[in-house]
Amino acid sequence: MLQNPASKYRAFPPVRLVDRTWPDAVISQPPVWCSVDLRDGNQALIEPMDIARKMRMFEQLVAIGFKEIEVGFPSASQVEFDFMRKLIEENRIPDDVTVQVLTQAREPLVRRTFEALAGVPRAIVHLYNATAPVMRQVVLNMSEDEIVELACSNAQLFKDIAADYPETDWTFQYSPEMYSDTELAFSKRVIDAVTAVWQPTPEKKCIINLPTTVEHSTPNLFADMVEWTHRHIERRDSIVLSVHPHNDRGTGTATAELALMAGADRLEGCLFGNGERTGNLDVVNVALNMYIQGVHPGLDFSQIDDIRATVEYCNQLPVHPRHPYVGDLVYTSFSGSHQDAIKKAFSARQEGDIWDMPYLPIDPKDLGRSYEAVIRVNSQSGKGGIAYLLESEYGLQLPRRLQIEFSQVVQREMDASGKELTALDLWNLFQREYGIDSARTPQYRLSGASGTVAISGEFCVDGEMRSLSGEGTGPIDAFVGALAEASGRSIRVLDYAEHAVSAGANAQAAAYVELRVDDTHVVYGVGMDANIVSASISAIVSGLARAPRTQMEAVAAV
Ligand SMILES: CC(=O)SCCNC(=O)CCNC(=O)[C@H](O)C(C)(C)COP(=O)(O)OP(=O)(O)OC[C@H]1O[C@@H](n2cnc3c(N)ncnc32)[C@H](O)[C@@H]1OP(=O)(O)O
Ligand SMILES: CC(C)C(=O)C(=O)O
Repeated sequence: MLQNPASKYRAFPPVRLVDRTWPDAVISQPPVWCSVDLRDGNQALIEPMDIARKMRMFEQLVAIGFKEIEVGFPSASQVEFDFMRKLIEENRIPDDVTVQVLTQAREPLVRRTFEALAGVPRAIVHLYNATAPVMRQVVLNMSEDEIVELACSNAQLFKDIAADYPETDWTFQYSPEMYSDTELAFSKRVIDAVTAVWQPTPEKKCIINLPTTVEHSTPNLFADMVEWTHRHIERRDSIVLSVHPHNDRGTGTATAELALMAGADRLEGCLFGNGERTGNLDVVNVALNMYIQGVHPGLDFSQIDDIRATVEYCNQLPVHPRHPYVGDLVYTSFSGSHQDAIKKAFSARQEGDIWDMPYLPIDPKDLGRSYEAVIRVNSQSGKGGIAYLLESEYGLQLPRRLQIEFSQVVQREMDASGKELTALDLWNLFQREYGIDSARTPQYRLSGASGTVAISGEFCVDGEMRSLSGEGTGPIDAFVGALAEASGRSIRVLDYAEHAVSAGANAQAAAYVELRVDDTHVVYGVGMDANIVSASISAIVSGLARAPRTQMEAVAAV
């Protein structure tokens, strides 16, 4: 890289629009959406779509709800031409959808384009020519006057050819290609000249489309350009003002949103931002940004993963796991503090509440995604995430101090393996750690009267089944007394919790006891059983088994 990039790159000149209004505008309604997946997206593919893939994409776009779809560049190739013919001849265009096609401002290409459209009920025919200085001087070698003449003569050709097909409802669209790099006054001159030819009316508008063919400036400067154009072009009430952002600086979405605030009525872009170089505007991104502000975009992404699968198939390109709204990982938190906040917010949330979820801007369920992947556990995770997974997948509501204790067990496991742990891995680790997988169902009898309970039966002590009996104020108290005597250890119950198990764990009750053993160890034990007293007894056995004996205690016990 250069020490002084200014020796090679120039700063984008600001627009002196001192009375700009767009910064205070609020997006409160969706724009007219136009998908260009089948044209700008398609022309950027390693292998452009064949007719079958184009048809699949077209049907997907219709299903999403696009009413304007640029289906191709019919003069570019036989596939493009034939696809247009197939749509028309097989009557594949729904009554509420208008197809759009693009052509360069070159007579043979314009004629071939109209030929492809013969018999279409309605269509947008899209004309473009480059207007930026570098294109005028280096590529086309034309003066400003010649560029205006090129645009106008082809605009006139549109009118003339369209007159030969009176049965079609035509809409004309013009793009000054590289508008974002063109002097504003010159763009206005070309646009006004083209609309002077077309003579649109408020009842029969034309579309003027402003592309950031290559994105060079910050989105606020583009917004200034759009607002300037919006306020200065002639026949504005007879024009649908459209923008066509690309994403070279990674700010295509912001460019589109600020352009809408600056006066644009219509957006062109592709699903998940496919398109030339870094892509076209990601229309899904903009639409769902509206949705999470409470504005329905008029497009349906309620099965976003199915849409992604179609797009990946048609484009033969993967969608990145971190792509906004759709990537595999975008609803997943690995880090402890995020997981803790999400778990608490899910618990606090009531049906019908406004969505106010830390770290989740949208409810994944609205897009057909589940909560399953919201929390995943790796070495960056904490107790909140672990507890969330055990609760959501296995119905366990671990008391807070047990969460802390078990998270240290998980952390040790994670440090050893360095791998992510799934909910099933956590459940297996939990069962192993608390002896749930190896617990034997206690066999016992309870009896008693006037505040005293007696228990007797076969219980597991230090891995062996032994006959125990004892008395206490309740079954737990009675069992703790019997167990303390049999094991020779002092046992005090510090905390006790139980609940019915709602999901997954294959037992109806879970009991958690926090024990102080030998006045030296504080440990949790967990028991699960169909019967709550049995679950509690198993929890005490589990806790005692987890409290290590010191060497002195072990010798004394022998
Ligand atoms: C920003 C955008 O995405 S615009 C859309 C771009 N999309 C595409 O290009 C995909 C489809 N394109 C194609 O299939 C082909 O490029 C075609 C059929 C349009 C044209 O093909 P070709 O005639 O072989 O020309 P080529 O692709 O090399 O285009 C460059 C030529 O077009 C000329 N050109 C570009 N625009 C115009 C215009 N409006 N009028 C006259 N000539 C033009 C260039 O000056 C250059 O001419 P040169 O070869 O004499 O120097
Ligand atoms: C033809 C125009 C709209 C285009 O695709 C671009 O400039 O990116």
